[in-house]
Amino acid sequence: MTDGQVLEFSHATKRFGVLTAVDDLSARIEPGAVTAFLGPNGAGKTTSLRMLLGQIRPTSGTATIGGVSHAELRHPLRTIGSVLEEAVYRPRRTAPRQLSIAAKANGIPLSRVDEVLSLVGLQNETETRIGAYSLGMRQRLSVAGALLGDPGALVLDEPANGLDPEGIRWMRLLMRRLADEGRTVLVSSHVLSEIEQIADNVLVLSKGRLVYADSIGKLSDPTTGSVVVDAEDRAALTTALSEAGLTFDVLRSGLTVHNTDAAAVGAVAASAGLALTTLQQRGPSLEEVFLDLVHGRRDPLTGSVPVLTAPAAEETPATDDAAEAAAAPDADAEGAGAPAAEDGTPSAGLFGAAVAVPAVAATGAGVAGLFEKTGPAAAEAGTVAIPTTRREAAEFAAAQSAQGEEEAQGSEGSDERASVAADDAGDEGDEAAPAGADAAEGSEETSSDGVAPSDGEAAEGSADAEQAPAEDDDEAPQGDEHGEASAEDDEDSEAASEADGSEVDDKVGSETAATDDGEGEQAETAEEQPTEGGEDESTIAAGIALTAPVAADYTPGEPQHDAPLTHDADAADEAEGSALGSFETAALTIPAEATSVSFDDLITGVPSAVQSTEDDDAPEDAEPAAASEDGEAQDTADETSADEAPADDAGHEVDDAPTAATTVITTPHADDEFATPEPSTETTEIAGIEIFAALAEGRTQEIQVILDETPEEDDDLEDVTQGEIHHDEDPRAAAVSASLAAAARAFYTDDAPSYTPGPAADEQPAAEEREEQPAADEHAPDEHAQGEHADGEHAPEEHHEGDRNDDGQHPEHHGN
Ligand SMILES: Nc1ncnc2c1ncn2[C@@H]1O[C@H](COP(=O)(O)OP(=O)(O)OP(=O)(O)O)[C@@H](O)[C@H]1O
Repeated sequence: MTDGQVLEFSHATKRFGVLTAVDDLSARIEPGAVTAFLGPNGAGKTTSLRMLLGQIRPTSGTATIGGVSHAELRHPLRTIGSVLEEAVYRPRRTAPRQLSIAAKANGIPLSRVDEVLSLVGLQNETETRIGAYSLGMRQRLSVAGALLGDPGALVLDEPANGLDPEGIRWMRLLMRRLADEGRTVLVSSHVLSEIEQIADNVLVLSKGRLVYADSIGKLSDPTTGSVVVDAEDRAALTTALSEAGLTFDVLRSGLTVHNTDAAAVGAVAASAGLALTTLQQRGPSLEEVFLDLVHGRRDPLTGSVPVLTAPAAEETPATDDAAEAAAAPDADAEGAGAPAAEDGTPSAGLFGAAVAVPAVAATGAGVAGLFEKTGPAAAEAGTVAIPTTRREAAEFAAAQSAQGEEEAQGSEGSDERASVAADDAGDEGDEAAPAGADAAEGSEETSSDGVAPSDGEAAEGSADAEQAPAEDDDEAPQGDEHGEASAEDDEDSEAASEADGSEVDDKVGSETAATDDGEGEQAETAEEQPTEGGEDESTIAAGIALTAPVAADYTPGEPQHDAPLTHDADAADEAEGSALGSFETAALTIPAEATSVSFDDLITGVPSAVQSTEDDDAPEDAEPAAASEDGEAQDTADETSADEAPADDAGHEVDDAPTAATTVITTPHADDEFATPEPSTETTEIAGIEIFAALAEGRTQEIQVILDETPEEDDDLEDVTQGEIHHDEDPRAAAVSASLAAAARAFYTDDAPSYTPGPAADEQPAAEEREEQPAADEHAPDEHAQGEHADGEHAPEEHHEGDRNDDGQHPEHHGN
C-alpha cells in the first residue's frame, strides 16, 4: 500500500459556462479517516471529485493529492483509486480480464487481480461475464478496480448505489477498514444514515459552496439538540420550563425541550422541586443538521441554529436563493444558486488534528456567508428574534426562503437555469474549437501541471482565472494525458509502454516530449472533442468509470452519468474499426414510400420517414437484431438493454446470434390477387446491392439491415495472460459492411463505383450479352472484364436489372 495521501482543495472553483458548479472550495482531507462529502443534488460534489481526479481542471484554485495535481502523479492508480459514477465495462469481458487489462496498463502485478476480487467478494464470479453482473456486482467490481493499485487514497462517489443492505454493510466495513489502514477515504453519499455510521469527518456542500467542514461528532453536538424530559406532574414541569424561557413540544412520551442540554433542564426541574421520570439528551440527527446546513438554517461554525431576524427578512431578502438573486452581480453565474456573501476568504475546511479554520469571517457570517443576518450588525439593529423552537426557526427560515424565491422569480430559477444550460451547451462547443489558441497563450498552470502544451485548458491557469472565459473544454484529455489511459484495442502495447514507465514519463514530462511523440497532438484532439475517444478509453483501461462525456445537448441538472457511456465508448471503437459502424447497430424499418431514401441517409442518419426499430444507443457488444426464421432473435434484441448482451437463464451471455450477414426484405406482393391486405410476412434473403435496387423500385416495405459478428472467441483471462488480446470486431462483418456500402455507392452515384458484384472474369456474361445493353459502359468496356470478385462469386441476375443508375446505364464496375 502506498502512504495515505492528503487530499486538498484550495480555492477550487469550477465554472461550466455561466454556471458555477464549485465555488471557492477549500478543504483538506486527512489520511486515516473516512471523510464524507455531503450535499444535495447538484451541490458540486462530483465536480469537486472530478477536479481532484484530474478529469476536469479547476477554473481557478487547485485540487491536489499529496501536494500534486493528479496529472503529475507518476502512478495514478497506485496513488489514488476512485469510483465515480457508473462504471463502463465491456459486457463480454469477465472481471479478471477487465482487471488484468487495467493492471497491465498500470504496471500492477497480475497477482493483484485475484486479491482485489476476493476483497470485494467477487472471487466466485470469475467466469461470469460482466454483462450478466447485477448493479451491485458491477459496483463491487468498480471498487476492485479502484483498489487494484493498492492506493493510499480512495475516492468513492455514491458507493452504496445499487447495493443491497448486506452490500451496504460490506461497503461500510470496507471503508472503515481502509481508513484504519491509514488510507485517505473520501466518500460522497446521499445516504445520510450510512454516513452517520462510518464518517469521521464531514464536508457539506450547498450550491457549490462549502457550508460545513468538521468532525461528524461536532456536527451533531448534543448541546444543539434537544432533551426529552418528563415528570409525574407534567403540568408543573411545563410551567417550570416556560418560566425558565425554554421552548418545548409536548409529545406522548414526554416533553422535548429544544436547544438546550440535559443539565439545564435537570436544574430547572430541581429548582421547581419536581421528580423527573425521564431525562434524556438527544442530539440532532445528521439529516436534520444536513437539511439545516444546506438551507442556511444552521450556523456552520457553531453548529447552532442561526439567529434570524424577522423584520430584516422583508427588507433585505439576503438568505438563500433570494439573497443570491438579489446580491449576486453576476447572477448568471449563480443561476444555480451561490450564496451572496463574497468575502473572498476560504471556507473552513481542515479536519481532525490538523484543523485550522482559515480566516472565516469574524462576524460569524459563516462558512458560506449564508448567515448574513446573524451577528453584530443584526443585533445592533435591534431586530434579532430568537426562534422559540427549532421548528419555529426552521419554519421561519423556510418562510424567508420562500419569500426570497418569490422575489427572485423571473430573474432566477428553473427557467434561467435551463437557459444557462443551453448557453452552457453552446459554450461547450464554442470553447472547444479555440483550444489550440488558448494553449498558445501559455500559462503557469501548463508547466505546473505538466500538461501537454496543446491542452486548451492552459489558458485557465492564468493568475486571474476569474476573468478567464467560460471554459468548458474542461474535460481533461485522459487518454493522452494520463499514462494509465490506453486505447482498448491497443491494450497490450499500451500496457507494455506503461509497464516500462515510458508512457508515464511522457505524461509527466515536458511539452517537448509530449509533442515529439505525438501525444500533444492527440491531447489537443481530445481537448477539442471531449466527448470522444481518449477519455472513454482511459476509463475502460483503468476499469473505472472516470467521467461522462459532455454531450452537446448537455443540460445542467441532469445527472451526467445518464450519458450513454457504453455507447459512446463503443461507438468510438466502431469509428476506429469500421468506417461503416453505423450499419452494425442499425435495424431500420423503411416504409414503402421511403423510396427516395438516399445512401447518405442510410449511412449517416435516419431520414424522417425511417423509424428505428432498435435502440440507437445499442453498443457494438449488444447483439444486433437477428431476423431469424421464427423472429425470436428480434425480440431478444429489443429486450436486451443497450449495454447488455443476451443472456441465458443462468445469466450468461448467449452467443446465438446469426453468424453471417443477413439482409432481409419483406415484399408486399401487391399484385398478387390472393394477397391479403396485410403485407406478406414472406421474406426473401438478398444481399448487397439488391437492397438498394429494391428501394428504388418501391417494392420494399420493410428492410432490416442486419450485420452481425460471429460469436466472439473466448475472451478470457488466459488470453490476456498470454498476451493475446482478441480483436473485438469480426473482420467478416466489417468486410460485408464495406461491400454493402460500396454497392450502395455504386447504385446511388454516377461516379464509378469501386465494388464489383459481378462474376469472375471467366464467368462473365457473354460479350454479346453485354453489348446488347444500351450504351452500357461505353467508356469503360474493359472494366467489365476486370470486374471480378476476389472469391469468384457469381453476380446474380437480379443484379444486372437493378444495377442501373437513373439514366438506365450500368454504373461502371471496377475490379477490386
Ligand atoms: N460537464 C458539465 N457541464 C455543465 N454543467 C455541469 C457539468 N457537470 C456538472 N454540471 C453542473 O454542475 C453542478 C454540480 O453538479 P455535480 O454533478 O457536481 O453535483 P453533485 O453534487 O455531484 O450532484 P449529485 O448528487 O446529483 O450527483 C450541477 O448544476 C450540474 O448540472
